[in-house]
Amino acid sequence: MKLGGLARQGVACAAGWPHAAARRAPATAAPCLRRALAAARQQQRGPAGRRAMSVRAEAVSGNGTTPKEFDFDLFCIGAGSGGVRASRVAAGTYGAKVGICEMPFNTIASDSAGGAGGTCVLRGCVPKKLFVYAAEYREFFSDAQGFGWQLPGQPSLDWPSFLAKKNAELQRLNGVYMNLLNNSGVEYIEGRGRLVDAHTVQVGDRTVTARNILIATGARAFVPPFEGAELCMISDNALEVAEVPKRIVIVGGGYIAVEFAGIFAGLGSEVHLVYRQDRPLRGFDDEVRTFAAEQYAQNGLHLHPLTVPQQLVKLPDGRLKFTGARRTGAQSSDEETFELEVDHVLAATGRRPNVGNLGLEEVGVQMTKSGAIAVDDYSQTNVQSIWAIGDVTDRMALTPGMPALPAALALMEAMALTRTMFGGEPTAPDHANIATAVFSHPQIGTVGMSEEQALAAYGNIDVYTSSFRPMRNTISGNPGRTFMKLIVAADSDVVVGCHMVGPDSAEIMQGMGVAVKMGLTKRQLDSTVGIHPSAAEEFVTMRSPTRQLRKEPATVAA
Ligand SMILES: Cc1cc2nc3c(=O)[nH]c(=O)nc-3n(C[C@H](O)[C@H](O)[C@H](O)COP(=O)(O)OP(=O)(O)OC[C@H]3O[C@@H](n4cnc5c(N)ncnc54)[C@H](O)[C@@H]3O)c2cc1C
Ligand SMILES: NC(=O)c1ccc[n+]([C@@H]2O[C@H](COP(=O)([O-])OP(=O)(O)OC[C@H]3O[C@@H](n4cnc5c(N)ncnc54)[C@H](O)[C@@H]3O)[C@@H](O)[C@H]2O)c1
Repeated sequence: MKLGGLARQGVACAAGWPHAAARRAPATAAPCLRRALAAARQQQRGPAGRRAMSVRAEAVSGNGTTPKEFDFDLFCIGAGSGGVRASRVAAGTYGAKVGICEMPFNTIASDSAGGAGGTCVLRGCVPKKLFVYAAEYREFFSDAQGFGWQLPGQPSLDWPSFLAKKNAELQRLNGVYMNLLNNSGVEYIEGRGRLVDAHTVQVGDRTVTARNILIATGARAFVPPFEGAELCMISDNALEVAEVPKRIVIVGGGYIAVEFAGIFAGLGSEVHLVYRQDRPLRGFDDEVRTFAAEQYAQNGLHLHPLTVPQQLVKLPDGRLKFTGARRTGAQSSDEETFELEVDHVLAATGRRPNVGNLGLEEVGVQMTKSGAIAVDDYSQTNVQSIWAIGDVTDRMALTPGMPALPAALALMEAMALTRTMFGGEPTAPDHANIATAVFSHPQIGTVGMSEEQALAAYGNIDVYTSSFRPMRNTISGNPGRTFMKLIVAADSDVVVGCHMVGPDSAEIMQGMGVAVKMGLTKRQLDSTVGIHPSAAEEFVTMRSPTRQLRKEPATVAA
């Protein structure tokens, strides 16, 4: 009676409410009031919004052939970035009854081990960044001497102590994630989840039913087949390696490869980076790739472009003999081989969605050609009650040449999903202009298009570039340089690409990402006063284009 009254009141009020106020209200509201508010918001949106809502609502309320009573409104398989965010927002913000399952904690992922927090927290972004910090000290110690610091002896690294602290931090974060779920009222069930039917999940000996099921099982490292490939380690192992390798081969030219190359070089290893392309980081701006590769080489990395692994053999002393095949011409026979004896070979050759033994086929969930779960713009699969987000959907792979921050993507997709499912607002995740960083040495920050993409999309572009030695590197004697680049759509003056290679690129690019997302123009950049002295100020002081590229005539060099 009281709730009904509230709901009626809610409809009456919400119809006239500003949209943002209506969106805030449901956090603590009773379900019927939330539904009434959602309906009112649909009225505000008009016919198109109402149509989208009715499609989503079917999944939320069941299709009539399934039981009306479920154990949960939402049950999530996988407690990584996407699963944890979706679960706790669904429960905490929207008041839904939510359960989640995850395998027992381990820093190395397997079919039976995982842990709340998932890849990013336990074997990805977080431990990787701690390794990056540890590795950076080598350069700091060296630079310090240029500023007059006398070091009493050669600094040395207590590796076991660092590993122990890193693992203690991961345990702490695992606990934080468990608390986040608990405090939001999400029921945590330890164990591997498997679909039984469109509304049922089996976790160990427990069977649960849910109106909606979210698959957020992430991805696992992929090692390409070649002789001895099973001797490679993957990034999970690299973050647990008992001793810093004296010599290491890293196969791959993507994020993980260049990041670990910088890490091990900083820790003192001789690093050989083996990749198929002429430059690392395919999909990034070509000039950025060239500049980064030059800096990597200057920092002591041994670069092996146009090379694939051919064979890996274990030597009697426990080390490995790596054979690589380097392409020397256009014919398949045009190749030369070389051998390296190393302590480890790290395969950083991409990741594949975790879809095995999930019951997807039996339930009829459609997959993409690349083996990911196929979803629509709203993260819904072809089975109405089953949804999927994060790495298991591999959605960024569908945006050619678009480097992206996957952990942030999983989080964004989770937010959009809960709004669609429980907020009454069908919301597609917005994959445009996502800022990303590569924590290699030096760092790379980027948002928007590469020069190549912008030229294809806009035809007329102005390109501004700057390369300089950061002030810190002047009297330290560090030869490292910084590169900055802006790409402007000439007809609209909108900044469509922004790139940086050099110290602090990730931090600087976060701010630029906000501006680019908001439609930043070059004129607005020019009217911004720089912070002096800083590297970031270069973005607001680049006045003359390095080149202006026009459809007709094709290219005008400045
Ligand atoms: C070395 C490395 C470094 C990275 N660095 C960065 C970075 O700096 N920035 C960034 O943005 N991204 C980074 N990433 C990527 C980022 O970690 C992932 O994109 C992100 O974790 C994806 O989140 P997710 O929720 O989709 O999957 P995950 O975080 O992988 O979570 C999936 C969870 O599901 C569990 N699971 C799987 N199957 C089942 C099952 N059947 N039942 C129950 N549970 C199951 C797994 O144990 C896991 O915990 C990095 C990745 C790696 C490997
Ligand atoms: N800073 C970050 O945001 C960050 C850091 C690490 C990882 N990640 C994410 O994790 C995911 C996985 O990273 P990754 O570096 O493993 O993947 P990636 O797709 O970025 O790179 C894979 C590399 O392996 C190479 N490769 C693939 N198959 C090969 C084969 N058969 N032989 C030789 N080389 C081969 C590719 O050419 C490519 O260079 C990425 O999608 C990335 O977005 C992000």
